[in-house]
Amino acid sequence: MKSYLAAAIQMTSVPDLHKNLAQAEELIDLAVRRGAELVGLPENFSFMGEEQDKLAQADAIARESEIFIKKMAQRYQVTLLGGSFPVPVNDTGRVYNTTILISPSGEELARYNKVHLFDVNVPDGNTYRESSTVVAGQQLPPVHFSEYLGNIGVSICYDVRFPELYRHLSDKGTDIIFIPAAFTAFTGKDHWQVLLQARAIENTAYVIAPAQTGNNYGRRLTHGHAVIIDPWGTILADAGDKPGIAIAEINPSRLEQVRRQMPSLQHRVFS
Ligand SMILES: O=C(O)CNC(=O)[C@H](CS)NC(=O)CCC(=O)C(=O)O
Repeated sequence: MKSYLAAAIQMTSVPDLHKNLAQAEELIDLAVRRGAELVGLPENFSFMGEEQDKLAQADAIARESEIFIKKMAQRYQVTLLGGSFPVPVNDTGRVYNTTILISPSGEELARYNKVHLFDVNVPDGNTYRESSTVVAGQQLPPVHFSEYLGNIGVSICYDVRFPELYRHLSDKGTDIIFIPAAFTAFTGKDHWQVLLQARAIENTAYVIAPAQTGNNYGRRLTHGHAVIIDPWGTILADAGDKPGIAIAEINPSRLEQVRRQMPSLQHRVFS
């Protein structure tokens, strides 16, 4: 593993596939011009909208999102996480909420269907029933083992509240955890940063968390603050609340240093 720059992209995706792909490309271009070699897009980067609109367009969103991610990874010669996008599940009328990690040659390195679905009545009065349109993934997320970039584990948004998933990634040797999200503004203000820092600290791993921000559609407000966090829990970069990027160094000596200074993974009793 070498030292390199990673970027977490922050977008305001709207109910317009092509507009979102154009916004995503601009930000990938910016990240690459600043030197990033590993880049992540947020959850639902290619479409944020009413559940029924998303379902109606799911075939096109799935097809074009996947082509787009592969094309961008090759065009910009980066390893790219396609935060998440809907992928129709045969005969269910529903979709998986899927993320894919693509190499600079356009090869699929990892694929994961979101396991924990956001079925929550948020105290601000908004109700989320992700399971009405999404089929829950049935498998733990994969880790991509890379000699150059480190071992990369993936997850999606609401998963961040389930530490057992990250302990699994950590057991598999994860150095860098992706958590692309579309956190609600209401839960985000109190929980987002704390949860992300906890996952970084308890697993002594880097966390890269691309995010949605602002008013995506209707009354849907997302929290923003795409961040990159080091294995000590320090926020290395924060994208604020406007579309943009958080960019920071992923450094193997820092990783080794923190794992030496705080060897908590070696002191586990219940495993
Ligand atoms: O809403 C959409 O349009 C698209 N879907 C999402 O953004 C997903 C599923 S509803 N959002 C989350 O998982 C938020 C989790 C969260 O905010 C928390 O855990 O507090």
